[in-house]
Amino acid sequence: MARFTARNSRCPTTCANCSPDLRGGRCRARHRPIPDVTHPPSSPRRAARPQGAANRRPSPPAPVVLPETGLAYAIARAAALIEAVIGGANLTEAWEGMLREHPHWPDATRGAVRDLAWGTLRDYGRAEAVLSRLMQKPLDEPYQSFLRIALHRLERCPEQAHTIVDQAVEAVAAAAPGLKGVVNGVLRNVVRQGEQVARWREADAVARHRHPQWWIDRLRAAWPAEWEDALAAGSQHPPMALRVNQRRATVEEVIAELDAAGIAVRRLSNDALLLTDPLPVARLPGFAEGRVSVQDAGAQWAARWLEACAGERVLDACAAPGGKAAHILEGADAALTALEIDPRRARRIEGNFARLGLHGTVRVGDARHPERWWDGRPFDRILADVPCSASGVARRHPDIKWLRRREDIAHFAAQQAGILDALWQTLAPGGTMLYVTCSVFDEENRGQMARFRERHADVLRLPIDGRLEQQLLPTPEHDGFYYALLRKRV
Ligand SMILES: C[S@@+](CC[C@H](N)C(=O)[O-])C[C@H]1O[C@@H](n2cnc3c(N)ncnc32)[C@H](O)[C@@H]1O
Repeated sequence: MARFTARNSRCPTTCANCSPDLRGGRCRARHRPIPDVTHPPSSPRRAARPQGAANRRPSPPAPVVLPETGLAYAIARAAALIEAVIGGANLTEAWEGMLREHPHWPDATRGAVRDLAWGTLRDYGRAEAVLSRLMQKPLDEPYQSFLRIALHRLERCPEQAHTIVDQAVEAVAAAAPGLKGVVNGVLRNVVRQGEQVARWREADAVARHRHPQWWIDRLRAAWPAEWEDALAAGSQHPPMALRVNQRRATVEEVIAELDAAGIAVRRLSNDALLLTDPLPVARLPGFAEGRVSVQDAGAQWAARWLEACAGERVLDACAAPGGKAAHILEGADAALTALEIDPRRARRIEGNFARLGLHGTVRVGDARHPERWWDGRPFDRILADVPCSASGVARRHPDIKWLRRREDIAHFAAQQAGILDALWQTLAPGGTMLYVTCSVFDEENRGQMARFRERHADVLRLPIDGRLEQQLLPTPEHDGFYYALLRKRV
């Protein structure tokens, strides 16, 4: 497995592949800028040699430009994203930076680059199990990622093997012609040795389960019966679910509207609507009008289990982008404060409230320091949807599997404990707090709650749907979440 560097480090170079967001820090990846191979469709495939060039020392080969709509181009751009992740960047931020640099990209190019980058990162360990046997030494980045992407694609679409190999070779030829032969050789070997390749993958636990070994070990220890299904579900393309804004429509009305638009959904027990096939938000009837929102079905338990009522003072302490806060307000005329530490993310809460026609107070502040934002009037209910390893949503953010280290979990747990202790002071006696993570690790969940009870004598655990706590592991229907409900003794 490739070694990855510090979390959130930023790439210092100003090469064409780095979004502005990725500049300015220390990149410990072996960085080899690849040229931006964009060109207008009418331009020649190779830049013309300048006049009189024959009399001078030969200059390095001019970069081959690739058509933006081709697979080779998508492979090169996806490899640049993976290189950024390997350097410690957040995939979503790297992607947003890339989109800002390429505002003209057609939907097909966006879709292809995104699918290749996300899919390859979701397939954690699959490429390494094969490449480590076929190559004595990995290529420098991003070229090793050209191979990872090609292997991912070959596994998913074996019938397109010829095109995939051809396009991967074309992509590397455009950026590093000297590597064309090795890329071609490795990929042809993979195609030729299909059955052997499958055996290598099967023999390697990391490749088989598509997660780092420490992650597999933790999950297996905590969930001996469920861990394999959870890892398998957590490696798939994520499901897409809708939440109905009950102030603007009923669930039945929305189902009928979707049906009329040819969009099939299944109604789950908490009224989340699971789409049979995910689709772009812009194609959702009722989205712009605030009748529906996109929210994972597992996240739609939060408002139900918090049970906020009209007139109550409610705090959503870690609120952006505001999905759960909006759900609470859709169901009750509560006096809700949505607190968020990141001002940029706080603006997204405001945008969501505006689209949905909801009224809440959005505040920028640190939940660990109530003295800076709290007016001293206790809250009746608190939603503590704390920052966490996000191990329950890794299929949506597959960079997590590459960037997280086993040691990070203790760091998150300490941060969560600080937030919980601070928030507890702001809860009214008799009030309830719903603790939520999108983690599957005990240290952030069950263990966190056990330690919290040890520190606070006035904590009473309340059952949720008949259980002491609810640990949702990833399934084809929903992401992984943890819920615990606490009451402050009077
Ligand atoms: C899991 S997300 C919340 C998701 C949100 N509840 C929703 O359903 O849309 C956690 C959020 O907490 C914010 N955050 C992290 N540390 C914080 C702190 N100390 N105080 C307040 N917000 C914090 C993060 O910026 C992030 O937006």
